[in-house]
Amino acid sequence: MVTFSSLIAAFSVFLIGHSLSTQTGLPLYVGASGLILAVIVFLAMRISSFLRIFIAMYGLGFLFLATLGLAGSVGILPESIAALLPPTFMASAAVVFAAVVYGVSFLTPIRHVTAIADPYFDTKDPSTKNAEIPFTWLGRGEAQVGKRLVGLLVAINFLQVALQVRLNLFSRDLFNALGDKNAEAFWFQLLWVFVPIAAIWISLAVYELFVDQCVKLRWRRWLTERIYGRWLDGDTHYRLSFAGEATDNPDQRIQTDVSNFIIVTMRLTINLLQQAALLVSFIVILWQLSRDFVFPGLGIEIPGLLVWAVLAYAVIGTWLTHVIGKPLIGLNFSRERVEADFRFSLARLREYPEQIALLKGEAAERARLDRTFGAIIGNTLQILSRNMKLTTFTAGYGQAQVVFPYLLGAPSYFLGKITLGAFQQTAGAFSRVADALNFFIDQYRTIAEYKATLDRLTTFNGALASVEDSRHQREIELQTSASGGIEVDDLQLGIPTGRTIVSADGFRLKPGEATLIGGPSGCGKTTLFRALAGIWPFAKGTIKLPKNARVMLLPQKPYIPLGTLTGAIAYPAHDHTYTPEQIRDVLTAVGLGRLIEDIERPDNWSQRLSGGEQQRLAMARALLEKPDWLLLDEATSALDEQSQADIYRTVLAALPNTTVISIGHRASLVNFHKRHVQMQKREDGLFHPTEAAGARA
Ligand SMILES: Nc1ncnc2c1ncn2[C@@H]1O[C@H](COP(=O)(O)OP(=O)(O)OP(=O)(O)O)[C@@H](O)[C@H]1O
Repeated sequence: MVTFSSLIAAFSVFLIGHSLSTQTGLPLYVGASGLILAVIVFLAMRISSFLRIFIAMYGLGFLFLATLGLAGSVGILPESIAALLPPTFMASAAVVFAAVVYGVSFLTPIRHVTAIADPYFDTKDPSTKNAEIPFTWLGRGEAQVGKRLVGLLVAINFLQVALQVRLNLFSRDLFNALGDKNAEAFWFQLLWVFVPIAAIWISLAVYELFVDQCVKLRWRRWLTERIYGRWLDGDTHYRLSFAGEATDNPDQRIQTDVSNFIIVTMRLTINLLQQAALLVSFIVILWQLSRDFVFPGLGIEIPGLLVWAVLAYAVIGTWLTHVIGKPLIGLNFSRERVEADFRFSLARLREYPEQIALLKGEAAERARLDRTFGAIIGNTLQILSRNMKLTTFTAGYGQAQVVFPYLLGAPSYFLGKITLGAFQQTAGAFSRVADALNFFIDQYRTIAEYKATLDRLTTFNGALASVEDSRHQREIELQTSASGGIEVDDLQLGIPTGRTIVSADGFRLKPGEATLIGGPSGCGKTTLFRALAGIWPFAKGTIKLPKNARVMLLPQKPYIPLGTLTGAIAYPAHDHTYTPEQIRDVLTAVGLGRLIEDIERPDNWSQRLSGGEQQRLAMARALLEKPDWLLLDEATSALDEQSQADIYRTVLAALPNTTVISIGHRASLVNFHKRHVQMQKREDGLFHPTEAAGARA
């Protein structure tokens, strides 16, 4: 593949070199650009697939232009076409663009962009996954469709540049016709040159919008699904919650940052591409027009005066913009954080209205909201002040740009060296070149915001990847036990800060032997349960579970999803996994019979049900699920003694094949367990599960 591409590259270099040297008579320039191109095209095969789309499109453009150039050089091309698309300009534009793209692909932020962008353009997924979004017919694979659509956008932009070049020639001819008072030529230019170009321009703009939106939608869907797929894979989302700042507000990253990333990546790359093409096209026009310009005041001729002037103007402008605008990058990063903090404070308020109302915590919450929102205001004011400084500079810079070419060109015009048409054309070309060079100045704010989005996605991606890696190098060995029970050996359990809190060696749980685990608060009972359920990442040692054992853990505060009661009871199984009769039976069994009427009513049940009712609902889940091992972590703590006894009796009777292991502080719980284990602190400062007296009657 690489060899074939290199052959094509070599062939196109030959054609371009030939066409350029015959047209420009500058063999050194042609040879050098040909050499650069050959190296670039060869190396381009190795860079990211997203950037390769742009290079490939330019390769095609090259071939097309080289063919035109060759045809032109042997005289078989009508002059009007050669004037419309001067191959020298386009070829130079392509070389500059490819060099820029290849050069910047080594910069760290660009590597971060391609690391997030590339997987979509490399995916093996079929395009039918996005069947409801237009353009599925473009290819079988989603990556193919994505690449072709981006390629199509590049081609449309390429055509728009060609049209702008043609409009510049039109402006020259129109003003010359005006200067010569040639009405016929004037009307011809207006009706037969401008009108068709305008019609093509409008159609292209509409089609570009359509293609652009479709590719963004396809890409966003793929990337969003992939990220939340990875986030939910196994217990990644749980482990990620220990990763600290790198993963704050994952909801915002998945919803807002992914979308912003795609929108701005497309806008910046396509825009940069178009500006690069415009830059080289109009620089050559400007050079030709100001070949013998006279320096104002001095009367000396400086070849290409306007090109040097515009380059110096833009370099100074870009540098000053960066100096003035640089703090915006940090300020935008902070903005994401303070906005997220404020949103989170509001979400907490929504989650705990009752607790806050009971504690009369409104004033404290208000103070917290004032503080977090105050940070937003402070940050926005800082951004505003910086933006005002930047705008003062860029607006002044833009205004100066309007008169600058007239100042420089006037002496040559008054000396009669250039026509009015050429003078006007020069001013147009100058402003196009300046606009292209002003890319960074114009986009500075967008780039500063984009950097914050990019950093948030990059850190999230990195955290996901490290959790995925660590899953393969767990320090805990989960094995199959031969005895049919749970066997724990050499187990050490820690907490995220690195402290070890529990040690268990030779700890056995036999099937059918209901066991109660007790111990002081904070000694690590819940942590031991998390390890037995296989989700606690800060663990070392061996845990053996019976083959295919189904372990269910009911925590003190159960999770109740939004939706119907039927869905909440069936969770995590599908809403309609169980029949209405089954749901009704278990609700009655756990003492929630009064809710039977409401089982299909969607509600925020976690706020409507009392703590005890929520614990009953979790028990109903266990009755339906019938696990082999049921770990109850203070799962009846919100119930009165009598209700707790009733529930235990119900569960033990309904699930004869389930082994119940409970954590609890109430002495009465001993009655429902055959064995009693106590977490005891030993000399090593760690809590060990230790046999205690106490058995079920
Ligand atoms: N995510 C975490 N980050 C930091 N520390 C944690 C985390 N989870 C638990 N711990 C700490 O680990 C210790 C053991 O917690 P665990 O919940 O296992 O105790 P417990 O014995 O179940 O307590 P209780 O009887 O009060 O429910 C506690 O000191 C707790 O603060």
